[in-house]
Amino acid sequence: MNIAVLPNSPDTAPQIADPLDHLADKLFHSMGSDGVYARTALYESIVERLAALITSHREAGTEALRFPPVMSRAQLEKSGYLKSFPNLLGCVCGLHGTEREINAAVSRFDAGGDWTTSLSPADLVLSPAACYPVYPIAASRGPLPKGGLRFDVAADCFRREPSKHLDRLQSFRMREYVCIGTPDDVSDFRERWMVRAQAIARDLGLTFRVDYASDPFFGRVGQMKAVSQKQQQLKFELLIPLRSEEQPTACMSFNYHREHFGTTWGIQDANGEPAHTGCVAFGMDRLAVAMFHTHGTDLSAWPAKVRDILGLQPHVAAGAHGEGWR
Ligand SMILES: Nc1ncnc2c1ncn2[C@@H]1O[C@H](COP(=O)(O)OP(=O)(O)OP(=O)(O)O)[C@@H](O)[C@H]1O
Ligand SMILES: [Zn+2]
Repeated sequence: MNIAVLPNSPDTAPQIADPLDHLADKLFHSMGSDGVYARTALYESIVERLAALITSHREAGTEALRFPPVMSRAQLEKSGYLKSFPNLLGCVCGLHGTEREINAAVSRFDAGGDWTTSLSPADLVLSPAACYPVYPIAASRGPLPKGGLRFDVAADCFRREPSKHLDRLQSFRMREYVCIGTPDDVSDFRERWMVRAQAIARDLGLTFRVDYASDPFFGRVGQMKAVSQKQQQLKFELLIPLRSEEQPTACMSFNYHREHFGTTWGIQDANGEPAHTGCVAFGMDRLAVAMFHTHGTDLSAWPAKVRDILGLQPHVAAGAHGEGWR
């Protein structure tokens, strides 16, 4: 029988190490802020190989676009982001005053004061997800062709959710496949990707389950939105038990936005109806952390099948060629 030992005060409570902490030294360097890390060559090599693996599964007729880490504030506002996740948004701001005003702000800083009170918002936000900029681009092309459009997009994303956990970053990479078309185009797309993504996770030797989920909508109204999102099964996640079975980490998500972006941006499907959209999102940093958590930080000890799928050269035991190589 396990007996829970409850400490009398939080001061005497033993610090329980997070199960991912042991990876930190090998994968990241501190940059002075929780959830924002310099990445080691070892870590980055796996992010790159995972990206190549995802590319190798790209469906024919998919257009690739790569977005910068910032996007138009007006476009994100129009997308309804402030109604759902205002708490997570990072906005670019700058010293937009006259030379005199800017000098005054810098002098305040030099004197030990606060220069940031002179900041004002720019027309840019930090992209909170990779797919937002693709909908206005699709809209600018006029009515959709039969079968809809498919895109492969990626961006460095920002979400203001500082955490010491290595699987919850403020700055992280997101890769997405997006489908814009009729309701059938989008539901077929999502079903195909839910099957394909599980095959990828299996090939990578990851333990996972897929479950329906809800977004972390802000506030009390947000809780109602989350319930309805779950009921309508608009979001599924591929969950990997990195920290615990009970609180697994979402490493991919499969999202159906219904006609939200189609109506917002005036995108019409081939039948003249508001387009439906959906996306499959790969959390590249979470996937990489999951790989190291599962297989360890010595790539030469990773299972041969996993090394093969990722294009790591076969590991030959020392002696066979005079020395080991990889
Ligand atoms: N803070 C983060 N750090 C690292 N990766 C993230 C973070 N937030 C999201 N991701 C990755 O991006 C993918 C797509 O984002 P999505 O909006 O679906 O996540 P989410 O539902 O907000 O995740 P969570 O519920 O864990 O906050 C996620 O499945 C995850 O892999
Ligand atoms: Zn998306």
